[in-house]
Amino acid sequence: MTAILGAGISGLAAGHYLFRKTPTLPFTIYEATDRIGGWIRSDRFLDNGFVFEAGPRTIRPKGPAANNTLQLIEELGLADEVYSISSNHTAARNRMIYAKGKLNLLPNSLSGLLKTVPPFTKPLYFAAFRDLLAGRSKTVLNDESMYSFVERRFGKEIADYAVSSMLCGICAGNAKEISVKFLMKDLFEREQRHGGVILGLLKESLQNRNKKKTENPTKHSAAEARSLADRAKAENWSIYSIRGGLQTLPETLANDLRAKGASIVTSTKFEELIFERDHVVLRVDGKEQQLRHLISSIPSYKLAKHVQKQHPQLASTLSSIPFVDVCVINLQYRKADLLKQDGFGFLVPPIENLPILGVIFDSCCFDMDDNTVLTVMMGGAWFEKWFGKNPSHEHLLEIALEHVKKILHIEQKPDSYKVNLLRKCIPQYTVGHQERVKAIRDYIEQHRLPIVLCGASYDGVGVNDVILSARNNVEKMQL
Ligand SMILES: Cc1cc2nc3c(=O)[nH]c(=O)nc-3n(C[C@H](O)[C@H](O)[C@H](O)COP(=O)(O)OP(=O)(O)OC[C@H]3O[C@@H](n4cnc5c(N)ncnc54)[C@H](O)[C@@H]3O)c2cc1C
Ligand SMILES: C=Cc1c2[nH]c(c1C)Cc1[nH]c(c(CCC(=O)O)c1C)Cc1[nH]c(c(C)c1CCC(=O)O)Cc1[nH]c(c(C)c1C=C)C2
Repeated sequence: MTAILGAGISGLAAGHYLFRKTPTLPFTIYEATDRIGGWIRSDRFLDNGFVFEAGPRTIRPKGPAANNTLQLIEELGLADEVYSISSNHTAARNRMIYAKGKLNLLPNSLSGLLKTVPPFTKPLYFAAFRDLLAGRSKTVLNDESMYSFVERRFGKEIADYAVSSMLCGICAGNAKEISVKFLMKDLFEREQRHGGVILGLLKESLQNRNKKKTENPTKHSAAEARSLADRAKAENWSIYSIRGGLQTLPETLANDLRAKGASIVTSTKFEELIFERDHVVLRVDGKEQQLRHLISSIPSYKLAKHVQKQHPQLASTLSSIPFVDVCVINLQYRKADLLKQDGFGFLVPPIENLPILGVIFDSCCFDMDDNTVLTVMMGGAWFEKWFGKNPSHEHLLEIALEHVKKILHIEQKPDSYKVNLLRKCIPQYTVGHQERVKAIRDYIEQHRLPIVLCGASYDGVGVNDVILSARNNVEKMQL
């Protein structure tokens, strides 16, 4: 018997890949709450033409992890439900940062890099020169913070405004703490190898040019596109979602697994996890289950509690991965076009010292009938600094509305809203994260524990990353 802990998207995806690997292997997914999907949660108000997303709302379609998700979507028969936004759509082109008292459009073309665009005080190509002149780092580094790397190579302005806000928009984290390997592993390794990022890029692109000459890439037009990933490429998607909200993905995955015979048990917290010589004992609802294999997709700090008694060293490394709280506030106004500027939304760099992380313009990205729908995100690495330990929903809403008024000049009260206080919702890949994850997996291997780990705590925080994490780790299992 096999069990999967957690019915978020990674636990469900693990079920999908487990079934594909061994269709006859019986397994059960145990979920602590009364719903499936984890942080993916869409509150649907379809009669009024809008959806409130409490967690993720869009998925990135580019890169190998993205192709894997598109393949999964296709396998589930959801291809026709995908709602894509192409790269020339305003929601893809217009990303802003709120700095120095106003909204600033970030450059979205090469020509934009040649001009001085506020809040920057020099054209962005200056940053490339800076990197070329900076030379090799004095010592060989194994890891450092995103902020320190970018400040060293490209200057303080890029670190403060571009990179620090981007990190807020991905993990609600502090660039001064997050590992450079989280988003810029390739750039960091290029610097270490070639003595500079741009120098490394130039050298490698010369090497690749010769390689590419001998390759004969197949180009697909929209009409002849084959897979969904091909279609995404041919139609130049920038981001996408699924009709009815992203929750359609875990719901369809769960229905598909049930139809294939898997059992998904909700509202069930397992009470104990005991590792024996060649199996694990899981105690659920007073009953003991002997498992040959266990897949954990639950957050690392939660798993830590269950292994603490038998494996305190493992528990300690698992619980050293920090998580932050994010408050997500959905706002709906029964009036279209309340926004003066179309776009994906804006981020607020931490240097501005404001209590909000950013605002997403949902109704610019997706059709929401005659509504303006916004999502304000607050907190993250600075949650306690701004809101203390236990802020009331009323207080959080008040702060969100105050900033919507100040920055977007929307004075009216929303017709509906939802305050979602998501505790410990995003892991922080702080400096040394890669080594911590390696230490966790090495411990499991050395002690021959029949447990496999996947999910947002380990191999990437985006939806694409956690689905691929599930696939890779299930495929490695010896069943
Ligand atoms: C506000 C926010 C915005 C985001 N935006 C984006 C975005 O735009 N694009 C993107 O790609 N990604 C985004 N993400 C990230 C994405 O949501 C996550 O990567 C993904 O949902 C994580 O899935 P998971 O299955 O690994 O974890 P989870 O969703 O945390 O699932 C784990 C499951 O395990 C259950 N569980 C916990 N403890 C136990 C237990 N003891 N026993 C049984 N079950 C248990 C939980 O209840 C949960 O259902 C966002 C995340 C947040 C929080
Ligand atoms: C302000 C908080 C957050 C916003 N989105 C997220 C948080 C925590 C979560 C999130 N957003 C993205 C990802 C990664 C997806 C992936 O790489 O697979 C996650 C986990 C995507 C994303 N959103 C923004 C950026 C720059 C990115 C990176 C990838 C991309 O370019 O698409 C921008 C952005 N996010 C938020 C806002 C307000 C915003 C504004 C422009 C909210």
